[in-house]
Order: sequence, then structure tokens, then C-alpha cells
Amino acid sequence: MNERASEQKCGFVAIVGPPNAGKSTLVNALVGQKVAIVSPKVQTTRARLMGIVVEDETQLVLVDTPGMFTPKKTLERAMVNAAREGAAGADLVLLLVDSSRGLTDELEDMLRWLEEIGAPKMLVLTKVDIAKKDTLLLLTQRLNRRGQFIETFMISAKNDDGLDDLKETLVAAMPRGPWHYPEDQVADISSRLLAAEVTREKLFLQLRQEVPYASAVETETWTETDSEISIHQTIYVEREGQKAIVLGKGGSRIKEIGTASRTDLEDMLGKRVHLFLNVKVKADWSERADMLEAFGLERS
Ligand SMILES: Nc1nc2c(ncn2[C@@H]2O[C@H](COP(=O)(O)OP(=O)(O)OP(=O)(O)O)[C@@H](O)[C@H]2O)c(=O)[nH]1
Repeated sequence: MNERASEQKCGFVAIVGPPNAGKSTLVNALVGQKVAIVSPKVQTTRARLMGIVVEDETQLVLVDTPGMFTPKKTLERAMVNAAREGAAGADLVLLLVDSSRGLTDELEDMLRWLEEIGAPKMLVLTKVDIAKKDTLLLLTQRLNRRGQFIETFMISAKNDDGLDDLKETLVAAMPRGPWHYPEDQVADISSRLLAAEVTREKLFLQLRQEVPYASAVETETWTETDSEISIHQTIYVEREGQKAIVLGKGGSRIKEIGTASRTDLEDMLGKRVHLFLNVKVKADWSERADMLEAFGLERS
């Protein structure tokens, strides 16, 4: 422990909210680099990921949770559990609500769910850059009427609006205590898992309809020198037809996915990356405990 340890503050902030509310985008913006994957499709985030922010003597551990929804399959149950665990152990819970969308049934379910969580809660209205003023004000009023939130913020992660204020408030709310992570650590998932998530983000960005939801990515090997990293990943899909879609005509789609993922990985890792992608059909991957564990999720 260093001599500043007695002045240190550290706490966990759970980021919860309906699918697509902008949770991962906020985590990345506060951390200042990409630690969570983002796409316009709902349910992109599957595991519980942590982003770590240091501000003077305070370490904020942001727990990015999957968007909550009604689970049907094993994979979905594991995602909902990951969100619940993230909120249960937190010092503070931020409910993120897409302010361009208004009050939805999904949000109502979530408000009821939050009532059972003991930690103090703050409301964060996201995407104010695309919200209508009337919708925003009405939504704020209706959500605050329930008396659950100790503070309300309006932010646009896209325009960097309201983020400093939010960060300052979070820092002030953290309890005294030693840091949980080394000073230079920005995420608590392994590089292998993060690399798999980056490729999965490209599947979400480049493929339509059900294919991204039927896909999972595993990093199989990782070989690193001072200047280069060789990564082999397997993309699992559920059916032959989906494999053909991921590969594309003459392998063109998988090539594009690989290039996009490699470019991001090189930026994130600061080294030259050689990325090798392989596609396999495994019909039941989302029901198999061993596979969910390999993708950073535990079975419910
Ligand atoms: N206009 C605008 N779009 C935003 C903003 N923040 C996030 N988005 C977009 O909203 C979409 C969803 O963002 P994510 O950060 O993936 O949302 P999420 O809540 O983590 O989603 P799940 O993984 O489904 O739980 C993406 O297309 C983002 O680019 C914002 O401040 N303004």
C-alpha cells in the first residue's frame, strides 16, 4: 500500500438500463477508451464488464450490465443474472434511459426491479442530442415522481455533454477505501475476451437479422511478441445457412469483419495484429454451460 492509501476512495457503480439505452457508450466515454462494445442493435452486451476510471484519489469501477429483458433461453437467463449481480453489489446504481424513446413497458418493469435494490440510485437520461425537448421533460417528470432517484442527469455521450458533471458526482459519492485495481488498469476482462468481444461487435455491425444473435466468438490462441500479436478466433453459429452468411460470397464478408476487428484491436493494443477467423456450426452453443463460460458468461 502506498502512503496515499488512506486518502484513497474506491467504489462500484452499476450501469443498468433497457437494451440500447447507451450503457456501453457511457462506460467507454467515462473510461476514455473502448472497453465495451457498442452497436445499434439491442442486447449487444452479454457479459458483465467493468470499466475503470481514475480521477485524482478516486477509482471508479463501472459495471456495464446487459440490458434487462424477459429471459427465455439459457443465454438470456445468464445475461439477466449478470445484470442483477452487477447491481446487487454496487455502491451506486445508474439507471440509463434513452430520452428519445419515452416511457416503455420495459422501463416500467425495470423500475419495479430496481425497487428491490438497496443501493442509492441516480437517473441518467441519455442521447439528449436526438431527444425532443417535450419528451425529455415529460419523461424526467414521470420518472422522478416515483421518488427513487437521488439525482438526475441529462447527457449525450455522442456530443460529450454532461459527462464531466456526472463523473464529478460519481467521484464525490464513492466511499473511502483502497483501490481495487492497479492504477493503469482500464478494464477487468482479459485481453482474450475483449478481443472476442471486438469481433462480435463487427458481427453485430455487419450482419442483419438473427445472425448476430445466433453467433458467439471465442479466442482460441494468442501469441504475442514485443511488436506483434497473432490471434486465432472461432465464430460459432447455429446453422449451416448462417455460416454461409458470415463467410459471404467468396469469403468477402468474413474478410471485412476480420479487417474491421483487426484495425480496432491494433488501436486498442498498440501493436500489429494478425487475426485469423474460423467459422464453425454448433447448433446448441447458447444452451451449453461450458461454452457460455468460455464467452465470459456463467449459466444461471
Ligand atoms: N445520438 C446518440 N446515440 C447514442 C448516444 N449514446 C449511445 N448512442 C447509440 O445508441 C446505440 C446503443 O448504444 P450502446 O452503448 O450499445 O447501448 P447499450 O445500452 O450498451 O445496449 P445493450 O448492449 O443492448 O444493453 C448505439 O448505436 C450508440 O451509438 C448518444 O449520446 N447520442
